[in-house]
Amino acid sequence: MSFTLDAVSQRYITDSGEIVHALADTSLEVPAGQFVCVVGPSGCGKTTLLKILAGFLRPTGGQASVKGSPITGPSWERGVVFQQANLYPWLTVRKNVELGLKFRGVGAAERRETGQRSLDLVGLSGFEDKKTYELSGGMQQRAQIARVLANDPEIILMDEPFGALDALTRERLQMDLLQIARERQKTIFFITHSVEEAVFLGDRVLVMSPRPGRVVLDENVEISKTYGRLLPGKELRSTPEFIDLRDRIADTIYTGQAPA
Ligand SMILES: Nc1ncnc2c1ncn2[C@@H]1O[C@H](COP(=O)(O)OP(=O)(O)OP(=O)(O)O)[C@@H](O)[C@H]1O
Repeated sequence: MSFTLDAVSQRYITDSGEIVHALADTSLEVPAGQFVCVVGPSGCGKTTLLKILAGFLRPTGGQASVKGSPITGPSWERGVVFQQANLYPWLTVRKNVELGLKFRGVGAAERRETGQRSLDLVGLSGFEDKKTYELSGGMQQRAQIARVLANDPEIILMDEPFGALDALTRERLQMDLLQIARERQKTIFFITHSVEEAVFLGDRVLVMSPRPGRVVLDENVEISKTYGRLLPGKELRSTPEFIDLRDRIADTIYTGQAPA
């Protein structure tokens, strides 16, 4: 499912009455099935953009649309994955994953089947009846992703989902997410502070300027096509194309301007 931003901007008014111009006029078209990564300095409006796409926040200017229809609020077709898993500790992993389906009135048998499919997909088979606090951080993130996938959203919005994980777990989850994105044809909007992660995962990488944020670099990642994205992470990361793009993006974040 495609989405567009048409001159979207955001100003906040703080409790002390100060106006914070978080997001400058931002226009963007993301076709269905694209994996878009967003990087930029802290406070440049990445989460603000995600909240607008999620329907948690109405932009103060412009319009965000999904498949041509304005976003007016949250919807099951747009799933959100946060940095912290936010699972309900009093429920089992399975119950957490089935919760959205329950809210939507899906019957028990179908809930069970759909929930199990999502758990299998993220590699949590065998952990269904555990309480969430019995899981490691990486497994909790997997459970959160399974919970979103169970709702079968067309668009998945992810806010630094692997930011709190150790390097090895992060790499494993990156590989799994790539596979899920490819198999399930999801449109993904993925915020990260890691330039490497953005280049590794994205079909496209957007770099935002410091506040008020706007997109200063919009790069298609061609490396995946050249190498088929099937190279193990380490090998792909050491190709000249990868290093070149990674450095261009890092420079853009540092200077706040696209390279000449
Ligand atoms: N509810 C709010 N009220 C006032 N200011 C806000 C509010 N939410 C965000 N801001 C400000 O808007 C700017 C953008 O915030 P946002 O969280 O979107 O940035 P970010 O790029 O996601 O940052 P980070 O990378 O640190 O998570 C920041 O300066 C932040 O302080």
